[in-house]
Formats: sequence, structure tokens, C-alpha cells
Amino acid sequence: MGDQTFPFPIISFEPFLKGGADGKAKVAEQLYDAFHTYGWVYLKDTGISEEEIDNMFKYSKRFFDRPVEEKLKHQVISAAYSQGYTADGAESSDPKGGRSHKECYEHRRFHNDLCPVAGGEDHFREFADEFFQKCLSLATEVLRALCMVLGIPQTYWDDKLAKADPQLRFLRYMSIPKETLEQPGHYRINPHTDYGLCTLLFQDQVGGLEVDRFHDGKFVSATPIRGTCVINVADLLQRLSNDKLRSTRHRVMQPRSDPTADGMLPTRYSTAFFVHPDPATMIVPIVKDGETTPYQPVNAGEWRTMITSRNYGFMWA
Ligand SMILES: O=C(O)CCC(=O)C(=O)O
Ligand SMILES: [Fe+2]
Repeated sequence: MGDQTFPFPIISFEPFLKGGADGKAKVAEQLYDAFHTYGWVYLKDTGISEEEIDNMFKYSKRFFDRPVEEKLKHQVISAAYSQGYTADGAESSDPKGGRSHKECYEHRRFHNDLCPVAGGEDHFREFADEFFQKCLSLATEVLRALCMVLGIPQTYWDDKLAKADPQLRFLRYMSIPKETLEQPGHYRINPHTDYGLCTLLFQDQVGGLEVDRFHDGKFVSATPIRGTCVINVADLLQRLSNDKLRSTRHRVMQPRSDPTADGMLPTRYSTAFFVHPDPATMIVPIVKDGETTPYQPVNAGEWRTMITSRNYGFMWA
């Protein structure tokens, strides 16, 4: 299947942020349709500008350009506390043991001790706190929009997000030989679903992100579009919505458009914001009349620690 036509909806969020009741309802419907069909949407006019995104990537690059010994001082040390740096290949959600060639820096608003020291040379921590807040505001509005179509009160998320501890993840996919990625089991990031409520994703212009839109193993390119933020449903929202919203598999491969002249893949940067609710939240499926559910209620905090331990497992084995 070629993807000449862009395979995902691009939705302006402005009518939700600034419009009246009709505008809000329309955006909520559009989001619901996209999340129901694909689990995946491109949002524009999010309130986070192109300049702010460019600036965020500058901070990210400066962080990853630090010497590896320094980055390792901030290494993630516990699953309940997934905060800090993971080096190339250190995290993988592939049950078959696939290798993901990336480095990450996870920033959270609580338990911040592993963060690079506040006021450091480029004020990375202060910057990350600020960007985190912008992402949290946007995510809160997106989740509120979904209340309108899921038939739950607008206030539903208030207590679940007040003490929520989402995760802002800066990623760098280092430049590696194209040949390396062509070996079986090697990825920039292996196919996976995210495991919080939803994820905001900002990507640079390199490309390579792919999505299994209809859960049939046929991945299509989620091409970068400047100034947009990709939003995807993750496992907890799928459970909560009793499968009405789909947590969609995705991966990062070599960009389809490329092969580089010297056989090296270009460095790629992306930044994800994984929206996890307050760890005390119970995720109880919303089951409408006449429906059944395959899901038991789960505690969001235990769920997160369980999956984080699995993904980072061997670091602490
Ligand atoms: O880098 C990307 O575009 C995707 C990252 C991702 O899927 C993740 O970190 O869960
Ligand atoms: Fe992901």
C-alpha cells in the first residue's frame, strides 16, 4: 500500500481552546472519530507554537550532547521512579528481546532528584519543567474534550490529574549505519503501544515513525508536520473506554524516503509526553448498557510500575 495521501486526520484544536460550545463539540467529535478509528491524530493550533517546539529540540540536543559519563550520573534507577537517563539499548518493550537504538531522558514533576541540577549551564531543568506544564495543559484539554463524547462529566479528570505524574521523555536516535537497522530485531524503537492514558509526541523533520493504523500489521508512515503535535491513545484509555478508543502500535524505523548517501541514518530527535493519571486512580471501564468488557479494573500506579519494570527490567536484574 502506498501512502500518497496523508493517512491521518489533522485537526485544529483552536475551536476547542477558544471557541464556543459548538466549536468545542465539533472538535470533540473529530477527536473521538480519529481515536476510535486510528487511535492517532495530528493536532495543530495546540497553544504550543512552532518556535517553542524548535526551542525544545535545541534544549534536547544540548542535553544529549553532554559527555556520556555526565549523562550516566542521571541514570534511571527504579521503575517506581522512572526519572533520568537511559543509554543506547537500555530500554525495550519488545518481548522478543529486540534492540532499540536510542537514548532517552525522562523528566517528571515529582521525585525530581535525578534531574540535571537546577540552574545548570543551560537551565535544562527549568526549561523541562516549563515545557512539561505546557504539555500537561494541552493533555488536560484533550482529555476534557473526550469527556463530551464518552458521556462522562467535564470534571471527571480533575482529581485524577491534580496529582498526576506524567513523563516528559526526550529521545535521541543516534546516527547509526543503515545496515544495523536492517538486521532482524533492530529498531530505532520497537513496535509497542504506550501504556498511560494518551501520549503527546513532537518529532523533528527526519521521519521514520510508523503506525499500525488498523491493527493489522501494516505500518504506515506518520510523516512529520511542522508545528503539529501527534496524539495517540494509550492502553489505560483503551481500557477505560472499553475499546472505543484504540491504543495503536507504533515503531520508529529508518525513514522510508531516505537511504543516506554514506549509509548512515541521520540523528533523529523526538519528545514524548506520556500522560499517566494520579497513581491512586482506579481505571474502571465505562460499560454502556448492553455491553460487556474484557477488562478488570486496574490501579494506574501499579499498572505503570509493572510495565516500566518490564521495559527496563534487565537494568536492575
Ligand atoms: O520517537 C518517536 O517518534 C516515538 C517514540 C515513542 O513511541 C515512545 O517513546 O514511546
Ligand atoms: Fe510510543
